[in-house]
Amino acid sequence: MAADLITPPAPQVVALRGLSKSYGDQVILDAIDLTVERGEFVALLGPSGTGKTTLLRILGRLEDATSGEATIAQRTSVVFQEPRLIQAQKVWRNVVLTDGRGTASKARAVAALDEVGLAPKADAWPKVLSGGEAQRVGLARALYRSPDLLLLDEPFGALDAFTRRTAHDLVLRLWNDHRPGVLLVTHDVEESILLADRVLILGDGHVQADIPVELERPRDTTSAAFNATKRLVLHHLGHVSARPHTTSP
Ligand SMILES: Nc1ncnc2c1ncn2[C@@H]1O[C@H](COP(=O)(O)OP(=O)(O)OP(=O)(O)O)[C@@H](O)[C@H]1O
Repeated sequence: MAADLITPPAPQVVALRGLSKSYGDQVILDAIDLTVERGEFVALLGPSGTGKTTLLRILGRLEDATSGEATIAQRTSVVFQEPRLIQAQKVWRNVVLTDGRGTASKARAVAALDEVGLAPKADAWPKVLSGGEAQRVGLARALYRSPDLLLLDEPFGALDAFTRRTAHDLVLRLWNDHRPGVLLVTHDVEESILLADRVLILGDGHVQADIPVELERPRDTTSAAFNATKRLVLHHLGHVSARPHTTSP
């Protein structure tokens, strides 16, 4: 008789319980509970100033929470809106920069660049890269660390529409090949539904909605199901406020 096959639960790469963050008397994040599993792609939407980047910076260990519990995967990479390349270093050197282990390997850097189609630029200087290429170097730098958690802070925001579409395809392919947990901060509702398994809406210090996107990939932005999800997300977004609350009476 065949044994029962039990799929073990995917390990969590983010587990937040009651996580709060204040600046002075301004409460930005107010007792957030959130889990992200390895292999899960989560998008974070919300009005400007609701604390999306603050949350991402806490997950990237670039910022401390004020209170609460946070368990975060050790191997975490962040990609920012601007690739932040060091102009005085060749492209491959920029890829190894975030490796804290002091074991810079050009071969591994070139392999990461190859994954984003930029192996031929390994020995180039950053100034010769287009905006889209520079952003791809940022992705290669993130991949170099083999992250269990990939944090994307509006990485497509500065790209033109065509380059952005290509970058979406690239990120989906990399996610599919490596299966990290992903948290993507974006302002773009369509982008969030195109890419994510779940769309979180942040507002007033809380996760106001957690909307599953149950659409087959590749997703068709013109389909009725896509547009129904888009209406749902917009509906939730229309009900959140960016108003930070204060601890003073
Ligand atoms: N270092 C800081 N000191 C004081 N206040 C800060 C600091 N960093 C962020 N804030 C405040 O925290 C709030 C949330 O900022 P955050 O950048 O996280 O929002 P966001 O949702 O990412 O906004 P946007 O969509 O405009 O990028 C804002 O009111 C901001 O002014």
